[in-house]
Amino acid sequence: MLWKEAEQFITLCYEELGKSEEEKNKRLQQIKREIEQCGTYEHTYEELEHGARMAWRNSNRCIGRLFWQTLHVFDARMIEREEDIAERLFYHIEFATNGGKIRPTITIFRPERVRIWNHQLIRYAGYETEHGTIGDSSSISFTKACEQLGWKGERTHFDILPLVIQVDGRKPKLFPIPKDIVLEVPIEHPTFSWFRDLQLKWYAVPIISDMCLEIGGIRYTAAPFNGWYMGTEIGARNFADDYRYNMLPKIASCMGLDTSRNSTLWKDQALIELNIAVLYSYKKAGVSIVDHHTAAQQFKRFEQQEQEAGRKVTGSWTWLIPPLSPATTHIFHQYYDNTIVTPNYFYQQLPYE
Ligand code: HEM
Ligand SMILES: N/C(=N/c1cccc(CO[C@@H]2CCNC2)c1)c1cccs1
Repeated sequence: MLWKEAEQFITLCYEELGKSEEEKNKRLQQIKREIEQCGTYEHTYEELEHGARMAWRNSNRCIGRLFWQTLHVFDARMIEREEDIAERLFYHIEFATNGGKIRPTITIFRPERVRIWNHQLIRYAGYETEHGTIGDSSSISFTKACEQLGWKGERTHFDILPLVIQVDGRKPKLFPIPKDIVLEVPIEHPTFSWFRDLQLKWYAVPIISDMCLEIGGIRYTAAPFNGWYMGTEIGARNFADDYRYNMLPKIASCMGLDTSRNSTLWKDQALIELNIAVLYSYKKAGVSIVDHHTAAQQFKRFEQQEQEAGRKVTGSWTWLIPPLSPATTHIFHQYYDNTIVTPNYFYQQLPYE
């Protein structure tokens, strides 16, 4: 089984990298021997780099795939200790942040033996209290796991969670993230001066750290990757969902809207101004972000580019359409084949709960 997946990956990867038949066959013989002797095989850096980029290209739910060939790939497979893994993750945060000019980056640790318990390297804690939720409700269960491991949050709405790193199934180790490497953006509105009084902020760089990168049958269970945000993720979901930061009623009342009935569309008006504020604030702070219209246009270019490359595009319509004004994008009006192709990024079993 592993040989079949390796053969399929190497064949496609070497073709895309413009390598000769003999080079490919030589490499396949080498891998065949390695699998016979050790039961597994090791990727070259080039195979790892191109495999991680192919996996982004194959991510059906991702609207940002136009830039798949620009992914920065760091090879951290030689790193063994939790302390050294934490150092690499701090470096990833700094390199990717780049003062706000975000660089799409992935750091790949050794296959199978490392788990990062965080969903994203930088994320806010969530606490359930009898008076309601403090912080990000999506983080409640992971925050509990951190507290069971000895972490204590300050219980503000924006506590940055520690890194939780587990090697070879041992007790995981906690590493608070140095505040000076975490870039955050205060949210204000171009014309509503009261907006800053809501005291909203969000972190600059989304770094997904709980997915498994699968390349040619090898599973990289710790391979955190980042891009930049699309504004709606923050403005139409994180701040807007009534089970997240639930800001729409407050914004609507500050705007003086009639919230007594749905048909005044007060929620929609508040939503638009919140999304305008997010885009305005990231731009003002010099932090990379993309609006959903531009992102959809870039995705259209990706579809054309793949067509020209002779590859079929696969996609998940329900995830690709933005949560705000979806029908204003071409994506809404088109069919997408949701076939799963590898290399790719996959969910994996939660190591806690
Ligand atoms: C460069 C800017 C990027 C933008 C603007 C972008 C945008 C997005 C958005 C909006 C989603 C949906 C997220 C949600 O609804 O919660 C998504 C999903 C996804 N993206 Fe991208 N992305 C970018 C880069 C990347 C990179 C660098 C990778 C990996 C190397 C990646 C892999 C994925 C994957 C695997 C998903 C699906 C996640 C899941 O199933 O939960 N994206 N992307
Ligand atoms: N802009 C982004 N957005 C996301 C990409 C992938 C996943 C997520 C978060 O997904 C959560 C799980 C399902 N919805 C929220 C957000 C990126 C993160 C890392 C690279 S690009």
